Amino acid sequence: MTEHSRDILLGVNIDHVATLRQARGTRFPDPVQAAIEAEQAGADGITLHLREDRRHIQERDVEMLGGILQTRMNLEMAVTEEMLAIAERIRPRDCCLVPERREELTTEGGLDVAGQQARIREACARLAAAGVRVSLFIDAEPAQIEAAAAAGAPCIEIHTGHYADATGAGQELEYQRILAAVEAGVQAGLQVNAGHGLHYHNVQRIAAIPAVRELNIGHAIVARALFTGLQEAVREMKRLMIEARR
Ligand SMILES: CC(=O)[C@@H](O)[C@H](O)COP(=O)(O)O
Ligand SMILES: NCC(=O)COP(=O)(O)O
Repeated sequence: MTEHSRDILLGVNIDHVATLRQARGTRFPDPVQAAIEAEQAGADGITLHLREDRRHIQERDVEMLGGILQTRMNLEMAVTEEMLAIAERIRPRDCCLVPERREELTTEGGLDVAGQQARIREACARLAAAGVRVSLFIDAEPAQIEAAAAAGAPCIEIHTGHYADATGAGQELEYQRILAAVEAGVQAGLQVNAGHGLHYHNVQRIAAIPAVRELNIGHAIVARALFTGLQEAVREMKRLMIEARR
């Protein structure tokens, strides 16, 4: 039976604070400051994606945040030797393994766990040995959920980008896929999180799914922060999520 919980956690992704900094090669705005403000406004964790091309988050950000976060760091990264070594050194609380393509504007799909089972299983084992909890960022597909459980990951994050991009009947179809995937994840004994492309107008349907434990949201919160300030943007997102759960 599906686990029901009234609690839903918000991981605030601060990548795009760093995107703005990198656009001008300045020292500001600092994602470290953003993380502190997000925590003060009620974020339950801080998510950051150290991309291989370093287009936004830098190693310096990961290192500094490792020493000062009051909540949890969820480090998103590709499954490469370089990234695994960084995670083993910094030891974030959580590590979310994601697919990466240099040419993409943002993450386009989930990790193909089923297609590279041995490699992912080995990465999960290495991170677990370093005391890091692993999450696999996957599409809402039964084969991927089964493969994630078989790889030894305690947690999955369902890619909500297709739901966020779709409209009308297409969005309903994506939503039904997510619902089925959440149920399958729980049946497989996994913690089920979700994220990507969620914003103030589409978050409540996903937040209302009782077994979803955490949502990771970045772009919409950072964009809203330009007009309301980051703390208000975080508070409003969390308010919507909690309201949807009632
Ligand atoms: C894995 C995922 O869904 C994203 O949060 C990822 O961090 C997106 O990358 P960008 O922040 O570079 O768009
Ligand atoms: N894993 C999803 C995430 O961290 C945030 O994605 P987005 O809200 O920036 O699309």
